[in-house]
Amino acid sequence: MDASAAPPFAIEARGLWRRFGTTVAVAGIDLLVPTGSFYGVVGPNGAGKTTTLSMITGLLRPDAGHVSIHGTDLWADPDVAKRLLGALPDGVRLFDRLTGAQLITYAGLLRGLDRDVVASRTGELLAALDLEQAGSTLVSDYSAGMTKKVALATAIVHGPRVMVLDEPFEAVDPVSAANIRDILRQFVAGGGTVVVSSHVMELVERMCDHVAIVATGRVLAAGTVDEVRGTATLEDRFVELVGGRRTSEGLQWLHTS
Ligand SMILES: Nc1ncnc2c1ncn2[C@@H]1O[C@H](COP(=O)(O)OP(=O)(O)OP(=O)(O)O)[C@@H](O)[C@H]1O
Repeated sequence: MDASAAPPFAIEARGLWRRFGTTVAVAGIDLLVPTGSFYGVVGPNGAGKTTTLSMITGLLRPDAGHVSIHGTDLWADPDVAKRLLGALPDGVRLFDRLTGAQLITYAGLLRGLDRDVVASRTGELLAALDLEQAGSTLVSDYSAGMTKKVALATAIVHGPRVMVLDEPFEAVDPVSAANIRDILRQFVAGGGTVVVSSHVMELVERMCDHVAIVATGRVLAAGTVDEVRGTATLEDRFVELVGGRRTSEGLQWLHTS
């Protein structure tokens, strides 16, 4: 494709809606993720982040709306679009009777990689994610953080152009988190695109160049981190937009022991 004709957005999601019974989880979200950006999605519990990320990675079909990945319609042409994507879903269920090394190998083979390519990438990923010692341990015996890291390895073994990672740092120790951040930064420096959801504002502020603040299934603010936070910190801007701070007058029974 002529580079000048390449779509500017790695992910272009418009008018996404999703309801679960009577709960409207996502109420008309647009998410425009520029190619080569490191994009954070933040919002309170239940805001609709996981539902949105599931819809932009083809794991959940929207009730309405449109998603394209580098210009390919995700729902019309899922094979092409999903080849471009590496998705780390929330609470991912893995085949945990496999070892970490087997699981990454299996993911790579399913993605159509050659056996020798899979073997070398598996070794590299285990090393990069501090899982070398655990490579021959069953995933069912992994800690939450180890499980998160091996899930990340399975999501990226095929070399996606866009990573969509739901809470990638949750339960991960600080050294591993720093290693993962380095991997993601290098991926972006090489022209890749990363979307992460997180509750840690300071992390998003430090790591991401773009951010969307989501609450009650809607985008309250989106753009570059500088545009969204203005003269405040991202956390202050988040609290200002989302509200919900409580005074600590209640729970007296907890304070009187
Ligand atoms: N499978 C489901 N069935 C019913 N309701 C659901 C389902 N998944 C999500 N919801 C509801 O949709 C809303 C949005 O949930 P979602 O998991 O997308 O939020 P979130 O922003 O990722 O929250 P958190 O930060 O707590 O992970 C919530 O009200 C939730 O209860």
